[in-house]
Amino acid sequence: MSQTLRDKYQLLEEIGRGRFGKIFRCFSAENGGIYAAKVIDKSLLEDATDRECLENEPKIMALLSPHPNIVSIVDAFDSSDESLAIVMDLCGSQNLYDRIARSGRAMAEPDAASLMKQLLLAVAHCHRLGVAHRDIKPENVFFDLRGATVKLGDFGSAVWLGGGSVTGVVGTPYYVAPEVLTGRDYGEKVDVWSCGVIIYIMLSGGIPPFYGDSAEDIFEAVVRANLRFPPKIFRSVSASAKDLIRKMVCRDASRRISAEQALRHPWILGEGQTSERIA
Ligand SMILES: Nc1ncnc2c1ncn2[C@@H]1O[C@H](COP(=O)(O)OP(=O)(O)OP(=O)(O)O)[C@@H](O)[C@H]1O
Repeated sequence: MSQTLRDKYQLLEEIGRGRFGKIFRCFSAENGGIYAAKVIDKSLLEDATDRECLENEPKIMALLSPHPNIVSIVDAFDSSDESLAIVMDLCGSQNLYDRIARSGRAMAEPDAASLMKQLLLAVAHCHRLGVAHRDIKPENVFFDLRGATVKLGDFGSAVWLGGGSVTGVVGTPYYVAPEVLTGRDYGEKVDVWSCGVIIYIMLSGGIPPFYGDSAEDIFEAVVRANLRFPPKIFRSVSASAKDLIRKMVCRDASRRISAEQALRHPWILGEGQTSERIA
C-alpha cells in the first residue's frame, strides 16, 4: 500500500486556505524539518481545467526545484480520487501583497530592485525550463521564514510550454498580459508583463497601472495598455526605473524584454541606486 501524508508527517495548525484546499504547517519525524503541506480536496475540483492544473502543480514544482527563489517541493502524495498533498518549503506569513499594503507608501527603489531581482531570477529559471507561471502577483510572492529571501509560489496555474505557446485565459485582472485576454497564442513573456506591473505597484505605493471598477473595465484598460506615470505619484521615481517598466509592460510581446534581459537592465544591476531623479 502506498504511503500517505499522515504516515510521514505530523500535521500541525492550519496556516492558509485556497480555493480547493487548506495549507498546514507540518513536521517530519524522519528529518526533524518543518514544512508547509497543501492538501487539496479533489471533490472540489469542478472542471477538467482545474483538475489538470492542480495535477500539474507538483510536477512543475518538482521540475523547478530546488531554486533559492522558488518555493521548493519536498514530497507529494496523490490518492487518485480523494486528495492531493504537496509538502513544500514553509514560508513566512507575510507575502509581498501584505508588505505593500501595510507600508501604505511607495517602496524605496533599492528595496524594490532587490525584491525584483530575486523574483526575476525565479522567473528566468522557470522560463529556461520551459515553464510559464501565468499568475505572478504580489500574493504569490512569498518570503522565507526570516523575511529576507523572495520565494515565488503557487504554481497552480503554471504550464509547461516546451518552447511553444498556449491559449487560455488564466491570471488575475491587474497583472494579466493583454495577449492572454485577446485570445491569441502566448508564451512566457506574460510573466515579464506581470513583473513589470509589480514594479509599478511597488514604486507607486500600491496603485496599479491599469484599473477599473469591474474585472471587465480592468481588462479593457490592460488591452489598451496605455501606460502612464502620473507626475503626482512618480515625480521622485528614477528615469531608469520607468525605462525598465516601459520595456516590461510593453503591449507587443515580441518587443517586450525577456526575464534574462530584465536582469541585465541598469536599474536591476545598480540595485535601484540611480543618481538621477528626472521625470
Ligand atoms: N509554502 C507556504 N508557506 C506558508 N504559507 C503558505 C504556503 N503556501 C501557501 N501558504 C498560505 O496559504 C494561503 C493559500 O495558499 P494557496 O497557494 O493554496 O492558495 P491561493 O493562491 O490563495 O488560492 P488558489 O487555490 O486560488 O490558488 C496563502 O495565501 C498563504 O497564506
